Order: sequence, then C-alpha cells, then structure tokens
Amino acid sequence: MSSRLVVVSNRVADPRKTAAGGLAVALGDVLNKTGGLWFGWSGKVIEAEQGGVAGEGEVHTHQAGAVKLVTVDLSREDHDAYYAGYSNGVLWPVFHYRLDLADFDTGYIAGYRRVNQLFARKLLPLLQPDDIIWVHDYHLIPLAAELRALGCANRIGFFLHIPLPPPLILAAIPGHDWLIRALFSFDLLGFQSKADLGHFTAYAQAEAHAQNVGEGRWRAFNRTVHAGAFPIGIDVDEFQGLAQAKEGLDMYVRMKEEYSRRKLLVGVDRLDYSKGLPQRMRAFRELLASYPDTRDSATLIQIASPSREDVSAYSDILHELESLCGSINGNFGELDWMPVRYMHRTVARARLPGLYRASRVALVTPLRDGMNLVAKEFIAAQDPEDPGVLVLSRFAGAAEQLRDALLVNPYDTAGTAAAIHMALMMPLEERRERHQGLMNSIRRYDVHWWCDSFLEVLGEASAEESGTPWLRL
Ligand SMILES: O=P(O)(O)OC[C@H]1O[C@H](O[C@H]2O[C@H](CO)[C@@H](O)[C@H](O)[C@H]2O)[C@H](O)[C@@H](O)[C@@H]1O
Ligand SMILES: O=c1ccn([C@@H]2O[C@H](COP(=O)(O)OP(=O)(O)O)[C@@H](O)[C@H]2O)c(=O)[nH]1
Repeated sequence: MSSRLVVVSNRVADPRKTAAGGLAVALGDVLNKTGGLWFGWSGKVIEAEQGGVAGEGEVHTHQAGAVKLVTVDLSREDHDAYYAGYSNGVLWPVFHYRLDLADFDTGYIAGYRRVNQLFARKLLPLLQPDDIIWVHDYHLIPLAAELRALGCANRIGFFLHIPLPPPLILAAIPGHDWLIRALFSFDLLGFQSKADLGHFTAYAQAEAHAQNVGEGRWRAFNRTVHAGAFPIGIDVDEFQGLAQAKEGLDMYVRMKEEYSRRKLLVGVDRLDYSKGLPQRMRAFRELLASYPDTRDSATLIQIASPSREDVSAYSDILHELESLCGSINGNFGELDWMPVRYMHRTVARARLPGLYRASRVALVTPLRDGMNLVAKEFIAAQDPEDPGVLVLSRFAGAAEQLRDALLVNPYDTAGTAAAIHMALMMPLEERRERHQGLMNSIRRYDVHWWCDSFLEVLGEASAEESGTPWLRL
C-alpha cells in the first residue's frame, strides 16, 4: 500500500511498549509494521487552574520507531463529558446491552461533539491528500462528519471494537439517529462479528431506510457506505515470542513450581462490568461446592486491571468482586491452600504468556465483549503437546470463531461450573484436538489479516461511489 496510514483512536500508546486494553495492543502491533501516524488523546487532563479551557488542547508530537504519535491534551471539562461521560457512561453500557447502567439524563453529548471537533481541527492540517484514515471505536463516531465539514475528502474507515446491539436497544439512546447518520460519513464500517454487522444493517434499514446497493454496500443520506465483519486477531508469532523470552519463561517456571500440586485456572480482564467477573466467581464457588474433587486442588488466579475508575458503575463492581473473593477464600480456603488469588493491578503483558502457559484452564466469561484478545493470547501461549482449555462465553465476539472452546452462558452458574469441571478433567487427546482447531483459527484470522482485509476494502471504496462527502450532522 503506497498511501500513508493515519490511525485515530482515543487511546494512543507507544507501540514499542506494552499496554492494557486490546485496542492499544492491536494497533501497536499493526503500526509497528506499517509505520504511519497515530493520533489521539495524550492521556493528560488539564485542570482549570492549569489553564485548561474547554475545547483547546495542546498537541504533542513524538516519533516512536516507525510511528509518529500525535496526541492532544484534554481539559477536565472535556474529558469528563467526552470520555467518562458520553463514551463510557452512555455508549459503552448501551452497546454492551446494559441500558440499566446508562446515564442518559446528562449534557455529556455537547462535550463528546466538542472533542470530536477538536480532534478534526487538530488532525486536518497534518493530513496529506492520499492518506488513508482509519478511525477506531465509539469515542469517535462523529469524527468523519466533523472532518468532512472541514473539507476533508480522504478515504475514512471506522472500526467498532465493541459490540453493536440490536436496533431496539440502540434506539434507547436519545439522539441515536444522529449517531448512525454520522456513521454514513465514513467510507467503510468494520464490526467485530457477523452478529454486530447484522444489527447495523437491521438498524440502517429499519430506522434510516437504507437501501442495499450491492454486496455489503448501504445507501442512505445521499451516501454509500460499505459495511463488513472483520474480527480482530493477535500477532501470534509476536505473542509466542514473548512466551519464549526471558520474562515469559521465568514466569512459566515460577508458576509451575508454585502450583506443582494444583491445577491452575486463570482470568485476565480489565475490571469492567461487561467482563462478568462476579458471575465468574459465583461459578467458581459453585464448582468448589458441587465438585469436591476440585477442593484443595483448583486455584484461580484472577487479574483485574483497574479501569475507568471515575465512572461509578466501575467502583460498584470492584466492591462486589472483592467481597466474593473474600467469601470464597473464607469458606473454602485451608491453611495451605487459597482457592482465589485476586490482584487488582495491571500485569505487564510480557509476563502473561508464562502465566497462561502454566494454566490448565482460562476463564474468559464476559457478559458481552466486542472480541476479547485474552482468549486468543491464551491459545497462542499453550504448549501444543499439553495444552490448557479455554472456557469461553458465548457472548464474546471471539465465540463466533473459537468454536473448539468450551462455550458457556455466564449467567448460568451451574452450567458454567460444570464446564469448568469438564475443562479441568479433559483428557489430553481432546485437549490437543481442541487446541489444534483453535490455533488454526487464530493463525488464519490474525492481526495482519484483520488489518490487511480492512484496508483492502477501504482502498477499493472510491470517492465517486461514496457520494457527496459533505454530510451535515
Ligand atoms: O481505553 P480504556 O477506556 O482504558 O479501555 C481499554 C479498551 O477497551 C475496549 O477494548 C475493546 O477492543 C478490543 C480489541 O478490539 C476487544 O477485544 C475488546 O472486546 C473491546 O472491549 C475499548 O473498545 C477500547 O477503545 C479501549 O481502549
Ligand atoms: O493486566 C493486564 C490486563 C490486560 N492486559 C492486556 O490487555 C488486553 C485486553 O484486551 P481484550 O481484548 O481482552 O479486552 P479489553 O480490555 O480491550 O476490553 C490484552 O492484550 C491483555 O493481554 C495486560 O497486558 N495486562
């Protein structure tokens, strides 16, 4: 591809360093290879007494290997309305089917628009005419429309990393029509799964009266947009390399020694209500209660990395989880065995492959998840001769691809406990067969496939076909 790639996302990270959160990890992998420009929020919030004025952000430029990182600071007011407020207080819960947790009655939308306009203003002067722009995630749905309003005629694609719910859930958002109209300013829309794509096309037809004008092409508001499912993957070789590097090997050896008498289960998640952590703990408690052979032998290491602590639903889940872990250890623990080891901390990504490889079972049981890269990392890190078993929620985007995992309904406590027990007892031959099937899938649909196939379709979308770029919001 000769055009330069310009990636825009809320979260930007030095691609040579590790980051918690699947989006930053995946984009770091992609940009490390292609080079280009990565634009987004600096992660810095400027308080009013430091001169933080709503709408104005200082721009920082930093060369990180082949990637030019350009980031903008946000004022406290903008950050609170755009990130904590509209993105994570409205869009995140609704897109994860949690209308009960959404904070609709707010003025957040003004801050959300203000930051998208700020991003458009700061990005526009950095663009070259044949740049391909790839915008990521729910924080930036109106960005193409704002760029178009400033005269940007570049090809612009959008990838949604989180689920898209069915039309009647989406329609609960005040101004949902405005959001979906904004999507039509892009040339290509990518979703994580066929289910999410189906929800978009159902919404587009029912609410926006979109017409299907060819394979994957939808016309509404005088614009034609392509839409497709592009499930994100991982860089399998890079992850396996981490497993073989010193830190990965040290971790593996330490875990194997420490748990030589036990079967290790592992969970690695941001502490987010979408990840189903309390439900997982209840299933683990049910396992210990109903399958006595697991007592004194199964140990669950749960890493819950801190996330979005300024949104109240996140502090509620922390207390619930801590109390469940405490009661499981209190009720089932012995002097020489604690069933749950819980850490509220981010663990460096380089240490995870060793932990995954030493574990017999991974519990990836979100109530909803766009994809879930931890599931794929766990598979990549296994020893094919003696692999662990993946217990995976049917509500993770990854479940559409990873059919050889043990698929569970995380709301069904007894059913999930039974699946965990089956995973712990699974004979070697079946573990190998399932692992082989899972490896084939993550290798075929890896992060390079994701990036190449998205950019190929975006490259084919022509300006004439997309129609007038000046879609007014
Ligand atoms: O940036 P944060 O608010 O700290 O949150 C971290 C990221 O969480 C979400 O990740 C999603 O993208 C993953 C990769 O596609 C996917 O596997 C996972 O299922 C999603 O939850 C969020 O979408 C990102 O924007 C955040 O950066
Ligand atoms: O303590 C942690 C927790 C998570 N991760 C990484 O963060 C990403 C999480 O991505 P996923 O798609 O599973 O979920 P998200 O957090 O993006 O919703 C994975 O690459 C994990 O290896 C990490 O490095 N350290």
